[in-house]
Amino acid sequence: MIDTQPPRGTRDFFPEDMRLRNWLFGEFAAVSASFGFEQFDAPVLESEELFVRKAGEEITDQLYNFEDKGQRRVALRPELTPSLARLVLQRGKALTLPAKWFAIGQCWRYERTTRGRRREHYQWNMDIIGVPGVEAEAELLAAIVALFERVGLTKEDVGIKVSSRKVLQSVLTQYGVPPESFARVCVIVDKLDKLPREKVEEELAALGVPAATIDGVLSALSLRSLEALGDLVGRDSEAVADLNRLFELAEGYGYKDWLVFDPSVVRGLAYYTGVVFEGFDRAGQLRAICGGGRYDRLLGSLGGADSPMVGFGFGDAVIVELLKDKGKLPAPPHTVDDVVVPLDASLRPAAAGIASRLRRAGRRVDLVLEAKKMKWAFKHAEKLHASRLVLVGASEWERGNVVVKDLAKFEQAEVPADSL
Ligand SMILES: CC(=O)Nc1cnc2ccccc2c1
Repeated sequence: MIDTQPPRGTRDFFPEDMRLRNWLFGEFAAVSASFGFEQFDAPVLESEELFVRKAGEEITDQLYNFEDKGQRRVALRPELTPSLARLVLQRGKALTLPAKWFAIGQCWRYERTTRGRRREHYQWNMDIIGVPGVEAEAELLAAIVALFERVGLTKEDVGIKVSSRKVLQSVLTQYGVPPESFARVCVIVDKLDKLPREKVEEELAALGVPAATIDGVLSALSLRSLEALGDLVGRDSEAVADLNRLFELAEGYGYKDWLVFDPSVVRGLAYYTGVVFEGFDRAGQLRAICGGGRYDRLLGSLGGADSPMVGFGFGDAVIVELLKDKGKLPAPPHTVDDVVVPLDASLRPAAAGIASRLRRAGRRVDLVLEAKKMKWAFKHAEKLHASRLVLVGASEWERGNVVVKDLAKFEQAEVPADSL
């Protein structure tokens, strides 16, 4: 027999898993719709060049790339943002700005299985193209809060850490670190909460960032208030202005209490240039729930003309773990409206006709396909959480009737078949 397990690091979705996934993706899509976003998608297989970045990111180190039968270098997408950038470049001047696009797509990584981590997950992305001001970030943060509220999480359960890479940029500039090292320094500094400090210092030193600079960077990242940040980088710094404006907008939306200013948030993607943020569980048990930020120079890095862009990715794994921990994970049942049962083989065409009519009327109908006893039909209808059991019996059918059992009200009636 073949191996019935899915490939290493991947998951199967049995019906009960699919019902949960459809519920979660339904919440993602509902929030996107309520914010007026349009859905896009792109192939899970992309040219490798779309993801080749030389900043030492984990996401590109673990690219699921290979050479196809046409000797083309291709990769399974590790994230959706570069594909979005490709579509924006492809549409060019014809793209009406601002554009607000969302996607829900499977993303891949090739990890040495030593860590036994998953190699795929589904990500919900929302991105705003063409808005340079932090009003765009404020709108995306509102969408994340809306999702949390829809799935039953409160600001006591989760929060969103917010900062700006402009903080790091101003510190590094003060210490004379060249701008071209900026992305790589961010990728390394992002590892601070995953690696011991000396490891991070080693990696920074390897980039030629002297120890004194590292102390300066680390002291900036340990600040805990916008005022203190202002004292360090100057009241008129762009980072401070952006973040003050962002918190003012958050007040307007009513979600300010969900936000935490935390300059230690840098995120691990090389292309972020401004505000960055990540959703976290306040109990501190889990990895980031979602993350995102501004990336105004991604199009330029792909050879196109820059346009301001900001977005986030929201994975399908951590949120489910969190809802499980909180006892808030729904278990959507398999439900139909009607179970139709012919009580003998000669009535099967009649039963099929009744099922068709009910289906055309929008009912979800399970038509029993084999000769079954009444007892079985009852149990079957209960398993399917059906509202009605429709029995097609010879004597009633002679009068053009069927027997309908209302399984909620425990009532039964003989009614004309075409009255259902
Ligand atoms: C918790 C989890 O499954 N993370 C995950 C799983 N697969 C990925 C695949 C690509 C990029 C990031 C990924 C992240």
